Amino acid sequence: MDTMEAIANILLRLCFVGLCILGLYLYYVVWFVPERVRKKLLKQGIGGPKPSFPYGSISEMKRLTIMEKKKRDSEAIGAIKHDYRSAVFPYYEKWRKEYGAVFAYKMGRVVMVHVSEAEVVREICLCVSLELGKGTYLKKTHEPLFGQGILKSNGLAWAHQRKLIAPQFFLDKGMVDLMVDSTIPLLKSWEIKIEQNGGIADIKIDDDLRAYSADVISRACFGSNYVQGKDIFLKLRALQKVISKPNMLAEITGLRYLPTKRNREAWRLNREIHALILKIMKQNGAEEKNLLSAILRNASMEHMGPKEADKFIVDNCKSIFFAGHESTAVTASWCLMLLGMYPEWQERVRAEVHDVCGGEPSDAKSLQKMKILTMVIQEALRLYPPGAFVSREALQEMKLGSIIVPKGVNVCAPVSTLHYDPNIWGKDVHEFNPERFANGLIGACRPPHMYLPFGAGARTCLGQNFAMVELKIVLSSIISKFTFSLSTKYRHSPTLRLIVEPEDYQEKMSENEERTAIMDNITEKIHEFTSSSDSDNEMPSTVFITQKSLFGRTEPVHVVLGGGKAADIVLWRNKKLSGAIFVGVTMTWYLFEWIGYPLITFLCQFLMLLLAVFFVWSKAASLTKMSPPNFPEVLLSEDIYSQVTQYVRHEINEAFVTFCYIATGKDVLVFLKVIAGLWLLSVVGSWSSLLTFSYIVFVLAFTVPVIYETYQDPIDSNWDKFMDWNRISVAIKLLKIIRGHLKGE
Ligand code: HEM
Repeated sequence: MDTMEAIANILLRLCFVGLCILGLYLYYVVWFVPERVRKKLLKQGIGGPKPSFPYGSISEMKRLTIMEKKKRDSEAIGAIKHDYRSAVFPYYEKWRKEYGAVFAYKMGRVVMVHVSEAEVVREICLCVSLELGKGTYLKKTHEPLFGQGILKSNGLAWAHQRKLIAPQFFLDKGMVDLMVDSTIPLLKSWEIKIEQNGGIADIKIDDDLRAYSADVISRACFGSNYVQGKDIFLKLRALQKVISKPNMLAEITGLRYLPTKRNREAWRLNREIHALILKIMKQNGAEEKNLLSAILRNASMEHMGPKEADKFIVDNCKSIFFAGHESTAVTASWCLMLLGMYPEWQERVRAEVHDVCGGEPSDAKSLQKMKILTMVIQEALRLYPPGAFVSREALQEMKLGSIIVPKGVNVCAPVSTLHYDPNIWGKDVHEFNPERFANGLIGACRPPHMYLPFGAGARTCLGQNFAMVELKIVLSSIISKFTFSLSTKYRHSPTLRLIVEPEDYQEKMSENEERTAIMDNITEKIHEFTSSSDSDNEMPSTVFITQKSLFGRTEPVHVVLGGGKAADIVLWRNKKLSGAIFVGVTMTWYLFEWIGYPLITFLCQFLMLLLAVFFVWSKAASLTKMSPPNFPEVLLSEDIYSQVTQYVRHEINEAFVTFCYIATGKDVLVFLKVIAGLWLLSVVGSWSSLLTFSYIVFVLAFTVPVIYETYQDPIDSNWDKFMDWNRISVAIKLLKIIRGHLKGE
């Protein structure tokens, strides 16, 4: 007994030491290392807001955004101001005034350097080193949207993908024709709407423009299967909305694995997008000349395993979809908003389109002659660049201009700040003046690398020519058919949803030639779209079932378990993570159950240790030069609070309804099954404590599904035989018991 106690004591101490080491490690990673990096920057004269533990400046950013929103809400709606920086990024404006053109701040454990100084921006543009890559910050949050595709990958993996994808953006006549074709349903639908409204109509244009650019990129990428490609866009857009809020807690703690409402929605959409892309891929013939086929050919040449090849294809399709779709549609919206506001420019563009095309649809030659329209697009991209930042992460310590950038630091050039700098653009920087681009970029902007709507350097936008042609085609087609102005319902409220886009957008449109308008289809078209995608979700068109599965299951075990990370863990897809969870839970169970260490005692002793450490630290700080502990500002977000309460409320209501249903005996069989189940639980429960019982459930969850998945075929084929045999043996046992009773045994 004494030996047992001694062992228990040693284990207890080991656990304490383990916990302390874990706490110190987290402190080291989350706070100590980034602070050391920040201090390196401080030594170079790069100041910035003082971060708080552990989220850095995030609370301050949230506070300033809320304050700004309240201020704007209380203000009367005035004239439209193009410069949206103080509304969308109030914190950067404040810090830039306080700390200058180059300052550092912390987002969680990521150190960011905000740079609007020409020399450093130039260095970013000129740098071709693979050691300056895309930020790995928020990579985990954005993983479902971009995966490891070209947009977010780094190093050789990125260089390889860029080499493969770039040639696909060569614009030939076929590409221009398909863009012109895609304008037809858009124009038709607006004509219908206008006609139905007696010659003039308020049209909400942003979704229509998204549908147009989805159509274009879908045809370019998927060739003959473009209609199915559109479903993917709708789902990607939904996914973007679900994950556009950065989840810092999830980034640091890995809580993104928790099945929260948001995570479950993101996982579901991601699964559906994955399946749709692979479905199109399988339908596409290898001879098809489109982007998807090129990626497919590459994947097969690389001799990748099937899973790896699938991921390669899906991630790149998603990257191209996102890159090619959103920003072009949003730019078209901003262009139309500006042309609606400035009728004189609308007229100039209309006259030019008329001169160049003479009533015919645009072609490659006529597009080249549209100088005024090009100027308008360039000016719209200056005032409303969809990409708010050009950002890079130093994958190794490196020098940019006069700054030594430590490894892991993210350098961000704020595009809108550069585009609104009066020293570069002149006094009329806040005005819409396409004339400044009359002599090209060199004439408009000095130095020219300060104009960054398509990014810079080695990672500059691959699709910029594609986008410019697409924009010219859609704008020239609209302008030659309609005259338009801003609707009175329009509220100017640029919003950041990964890219800067109009929050709400309406145009008042009428047809050019005083003709009363024709017919509509656009709302119906969108409904068609949604319903077709929904029906696809409910039932895939082809289901192959080779043999009867357990409990009539038709989907893979992974899907049955809810898919996503939770299913990955239970099925040991990531052996290290599942192993760590398994060992962690086993150790916890062993600590509390076997050694009999009471939970309350453990919690109290842990808190005592924590308080003592902070107490000593604070006292030591007041006596020495050491900085005192920086306690986090804990703010429970309203979102999380309302999500949790809604979830709990829903579950309680469901439980009550189920209880009433069973108790009123509406289904006697269910009633009997529940009673039998509860009796079984009560018997099993009496064998062990709640903790051990929960542990047994945990062990079953971590073993049964993975064993079943591994030996699925023999289990499925022999299950029925086993059940039959089992039924017979149970019947024999029952008969024996009855016979025993009858004999009075
Ligand atoms: C007006 C429309 C567009 C804008 C404003 C835009 C803007 C951008 C920006 C700012 C970047 C990041 C550049 C950097 O970090 O330096 C980028 C990258 C990219 N864009 Fe675009 N883009 C547009 C349209 C398109 C289109 C239509 C496609 C393809 C069909 C496309 C494909 C890409 C790709 C593949 C990248 C990643 C390049 C890489 O990392 O190597 N973009 N774009």
